[in-house]
Amino acid sequence: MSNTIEARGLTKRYGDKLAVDDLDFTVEPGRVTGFLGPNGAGKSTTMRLVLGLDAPTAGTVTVGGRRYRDLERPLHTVGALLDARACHPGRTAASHLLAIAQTAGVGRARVDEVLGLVGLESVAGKRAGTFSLGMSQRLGIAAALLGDPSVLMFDEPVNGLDPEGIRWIRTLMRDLAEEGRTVLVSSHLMSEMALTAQHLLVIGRGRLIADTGIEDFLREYGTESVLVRADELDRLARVLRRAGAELASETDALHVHGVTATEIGKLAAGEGIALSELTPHRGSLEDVFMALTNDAVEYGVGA
Ligand SMILES: Nc1ncnc2c1ncn2[C@@H]1O[C@H](COP(=O)(O)OP(=O)(O)OP(=O)(O)O)[C@@H](O)[C@H]1O
Repeated sequence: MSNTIEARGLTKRYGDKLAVDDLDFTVEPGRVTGFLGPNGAGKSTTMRLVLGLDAPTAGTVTVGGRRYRDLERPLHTVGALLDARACHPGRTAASHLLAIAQTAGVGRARVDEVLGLVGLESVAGKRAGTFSLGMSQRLGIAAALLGDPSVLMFDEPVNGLDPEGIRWIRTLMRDLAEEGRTVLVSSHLMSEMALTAQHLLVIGRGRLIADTGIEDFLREYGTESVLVRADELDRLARVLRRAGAELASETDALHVHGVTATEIGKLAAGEGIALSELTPHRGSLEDVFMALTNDAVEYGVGA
């Protein structure tokens, strides 16, 4: 595919620290791919390697089949938001974008266009140093979009944003993917990825843990429990234990693991026990992610 990101045996070592460990993945166009991992998992390093800002210790990563430094028109091929604050604070939003545009042969009209796309046209003449984090994120995204690239990467774009800003970024990512672009967005929050991404690359300690659709990910790793209420709770507990269930009791309910809601219903009916509630409960996305990356957490999620 012309606009995929492909990593093969991608490895980056800093001294004796293995930041990225033998990664193999392909990021496909037409969908938002979430790059998910706890802090320190190697997400930013991987993105820096894609952009040629750092050289791999081993392996390769290509965009559209080429290494970044071999791209003829890099800004037209891949756009990225890595660090929203990485712009000259004394420059206005427009002059910041114009400076980047000029290095890539992009005209002034496109600068105005991307300012409009990210909703910054009214502050185009304001200095970037006066911008809130949300405005800086928008400016960073405008810069990424300047060359109208078919591949986009965003490193933790919703960090520090208010709910309106978060919704805006989610919609933008989806729209960009629907236009057929390749969109890779990193996050340490599974719940955020569930709302934004259709596909997931999960990493922990530099290693790939999962490369899967969101739904498949949950099906494979999700834990299910069932909340059950009945008048004859003690008798029901004995029946369920005999059937191999694991139980956690509350005063008026049981949390059942190891048997499905359907099986519980049948067992209860067979014993003539009337149920007043039978609610399957899938572990939250964050629970699944935490369990999966547990031994891969370096600094602790959210640290
Ligand atoms: N320039 C560097 N020199 C030494 N170690 C580094 C360097 N850059 C990253 N690391 C280390 O590599 C590991 C991966 O860092 P990276 O920033 O890629 O993780 P991340 O998943 O993006 O996490 P975060 O969201 O916290 O940035 C960390 O242990 C980090 O300390």
